[in-house]
Amino acid sequence: MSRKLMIAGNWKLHLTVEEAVALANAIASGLSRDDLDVLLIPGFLALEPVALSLSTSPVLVGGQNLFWEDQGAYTGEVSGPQLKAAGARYVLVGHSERRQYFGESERTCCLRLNAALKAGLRPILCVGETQAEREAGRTEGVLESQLAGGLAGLEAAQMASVTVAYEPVWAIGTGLTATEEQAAEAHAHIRAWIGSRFDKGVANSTRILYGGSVNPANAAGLLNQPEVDGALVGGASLKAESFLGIIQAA
Ligand SMILES: O=C(CO)COP(=O)(O)O
Repeated sequence: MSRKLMIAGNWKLHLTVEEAVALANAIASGLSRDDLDVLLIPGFLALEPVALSLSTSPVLVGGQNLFWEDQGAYTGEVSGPQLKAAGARYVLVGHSERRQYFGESERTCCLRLNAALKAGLRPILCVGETQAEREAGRTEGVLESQLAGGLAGLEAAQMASVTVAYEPVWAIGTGLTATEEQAAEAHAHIRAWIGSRFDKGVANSTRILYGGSVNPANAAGLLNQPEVDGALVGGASLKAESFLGIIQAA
């Protein structure tokens, strides 16, 4: 089954609203392909202005995180329905920076993923091992427990709305990209796990993105791997030229 490529830009904690709208417009106007999905993931404040500025463009918008309750006395949180109403179609869940700095656990990833589905958002579940876990030969075990935790209780039909992103922690923001072989191997393992947890059809139709120091020079090699269905880009998504370069290379 053919899976549509996705190139996503995670802007993390960067850009003012004005800068974010300008970058989104530059990306939308430079985009010359319609055979893949392009997703921009700005900070919360910029999400609605970016979505409004892209309303006549095929470029999609997503959130970086969400809380699992729809509303209530939860100061400082943002909910799925709020993101949906602001124009988001996708939302990241369990990015390694949230696991590392904000105490995200497999249980909270699962709560957030379910909240996203309930709100009609497409969650992108991020998984990936640290350098120490890779060196200890624990990569596959870590991926399996992050997948099992984040997808706990999910039914096969719900997986149609879920994207997985493999982001080795040691490759994020370090300039150290996984080799094409390392990416292919991890993606194949993730797909096989999804096949045994759900079924082969679900595994074959689930989009699995690679993230970690993707740039215009290494994108083609990574995206050429049959198991790699797109890229989740951090640093190189903050400039229209480099993000468009990755899209061109895909
Ligand atoms: O974390 C990432 C995307 O979510 C990857 O970031 P970099 O592309 O800056 O390594």
